[in-house]
Amino acid sequence: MRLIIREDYEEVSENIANYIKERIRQFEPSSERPFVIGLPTGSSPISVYKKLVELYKQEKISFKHVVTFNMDEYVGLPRDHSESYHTFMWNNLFMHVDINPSNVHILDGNAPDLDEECKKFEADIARVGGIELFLGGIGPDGHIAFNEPGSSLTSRTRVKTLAYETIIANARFFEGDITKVPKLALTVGVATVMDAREVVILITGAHKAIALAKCIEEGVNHMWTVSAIQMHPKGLIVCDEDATLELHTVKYFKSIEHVHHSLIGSENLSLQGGVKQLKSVNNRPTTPME
Ligand SMILES: N[C@@H]1[C@@H](O)[C@H](O)[C@@H](COP(=O)(O)O)O[C@@H]1O
Repeated sequence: MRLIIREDYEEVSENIANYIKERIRQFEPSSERPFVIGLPTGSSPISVYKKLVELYKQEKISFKHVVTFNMDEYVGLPRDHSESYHTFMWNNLFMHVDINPSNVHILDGNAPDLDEECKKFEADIARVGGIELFLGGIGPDGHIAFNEPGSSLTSRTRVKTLAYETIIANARFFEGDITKVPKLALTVGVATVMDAREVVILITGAHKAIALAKCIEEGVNHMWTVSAIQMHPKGLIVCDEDATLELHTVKYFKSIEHVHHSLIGSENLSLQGGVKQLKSVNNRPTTPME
């Protein structure tokens, strides 16, 4: 697992957006072989989405052959509610780019049979050959998607009761009124995320510093579900300086990045390009993700 530390939220977002752009470009997606990406909601990815839209407008990226799967959706909230994750994704990304609406997959929190809806979602992911890259954020308690503390690390897409902390945290989107926050959600499982061939997690802000430390400096633990990334063969966390407040290993991760830069000779390549773009070192292909 790699940890990339950037100055602030804007720099983190810029790096992740550029990384996604490069991954899609190098993949050379087509209608037969689309690039499949898992996407989050929340305030963390907003700037990444803005930058992806800018890159699209500059004709540096196309979503024509991109298939998306969103992490989660509230149960019982009308699809066109201003705070539904459907609305969020269309407003922040999909309506601004050339994505084919039939390539967008967002769980239906109003489906007549919610368990069936979750099974279908997993089947849809399998049908397109799995997820190439899953982008995620985390809650201050280290949860990924809506996999609250205590969720099984082998969990799959399912109905989930939200933790009180998450309801409080999300009340900011519902006029600060916790009674308006849905108490149930459909969410991909920890294993659904970890099955992706690559996992990129965005963590910013001092309020997530404890979660970051628990997730990368302590053991894999179902109480901090994003810690499962430790077991992933290609995991990357990009965080800002504020989120590192509780870490003891900042120097270690920065030194790794420093050596990495000296090998590939470019600051930007630290996040760009993955395997193909990097020059080989001693005739051996280098990967930025190990
Ligand atoms: N289900 C979402 C998560 O996917 C998200 O990571 C988290 C953090 O949100 P924010 O980015 O606003 O801090 O909020 C919710 O719980």
